[in-house]
Amino acid sequence: MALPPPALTLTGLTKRFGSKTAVDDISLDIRDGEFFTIVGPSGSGKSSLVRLLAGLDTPTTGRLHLRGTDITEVPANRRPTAMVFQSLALFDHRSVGQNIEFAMKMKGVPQAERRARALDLLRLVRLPEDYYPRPVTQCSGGERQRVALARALGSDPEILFFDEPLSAIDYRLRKTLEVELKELHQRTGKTFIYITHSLEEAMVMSDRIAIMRTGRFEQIGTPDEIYRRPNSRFVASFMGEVNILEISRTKGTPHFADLDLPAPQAPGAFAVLRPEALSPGAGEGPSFDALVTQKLMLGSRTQFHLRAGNTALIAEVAAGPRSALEVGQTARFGFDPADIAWVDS
Ligand SMILES: Nc1ncnc2c1ncn2[C@@H]1O[C@H](COP(=O)(O)OP(=O)(O)OP(=O)(O)O)[C@@H](O)[C@H]1O
Repeated sequence: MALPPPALTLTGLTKRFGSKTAVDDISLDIRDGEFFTIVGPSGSGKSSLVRLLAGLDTPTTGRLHLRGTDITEVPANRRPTAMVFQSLALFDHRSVGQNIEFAMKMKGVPQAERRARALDLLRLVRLPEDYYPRPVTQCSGGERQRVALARALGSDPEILFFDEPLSAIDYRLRKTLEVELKELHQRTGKTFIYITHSLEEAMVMSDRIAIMRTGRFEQIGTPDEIYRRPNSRFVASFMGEVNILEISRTKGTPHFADLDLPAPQAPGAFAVLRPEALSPGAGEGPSFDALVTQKLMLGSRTQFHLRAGNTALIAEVAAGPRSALEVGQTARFGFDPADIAWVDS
């Protein structure tokens, strides 16, 4: 079966500001209908890249194709795309309806049709119809975010770009909106390209994630691939608290740092082990004695900070009998070597 053409094809896309290379020779296909998220630290080039994709800026070199058509030089307002920013950029002196209808009005869509579509969009973003005449100043943060989404969808774009739209929103509302965005993506079938600092946020929503570092993609994969098989310590460091152990090859046998354990055949020099892969009790795999130095309740899970020799480790266990250990106790901990991701750098 022939694959549908990619929504976007990036070929050697590069953006320089003087001697600074913000986007460094990126080539990639983004599939039609994909939720593609770019994660990276501040200054890694995420915004610069999305500005090129959205047509707000032109690349220094490289080309950009939309469904096979070269759009490198096409300005944003002539592309079938829309953008949702962190600063929502709503028109505060206008109503919810006027905000949503903005792009339609610019295109000359007749008033009755605009209104009907705006009401459809309100339903799509789960706002009641009677919000239509309400001034946006009377909307809460979460409602404003939904209005901004409806407004972006108002131009019926093929691709929606999101530049950290949830970063200024408090934790609980952000969690709700993440799920709503994922559902909105599923309902609309449109291509979503999303940038964020947070791998956690990316994991909830994305089909694929690209981890960006100094203008390049360090790793591209499904959330599961990124989480289970990070290809560097840099990628692993986005996973929050994670055990990264240096392998010493003294005495001819690889050891986990100070833990005198036989390591499996290690192509890399560092072993990445997620906290939930380390659990109390000795199974088939390697195990060792560790002192519990800290116990933190995280709700459904309990986190143990451990010390084994000179090595500090973190384990996370589902709340229950296995989390009965207390600070000051020494217990055996084990893991399955298949849960280790080996990285070189
Ligand atoms: N207009 C510009 N002129 C000069 N340098 C720029 C310009 N825009 C971006 N840069 C530089 O390019 C690099 C990438 O910046 P960019 O804003 O794309 O990163 P980012 O990953 O989006 O960061 P943040 O998460 O903080 O928004 C940075 O070193 C930045 O200083």
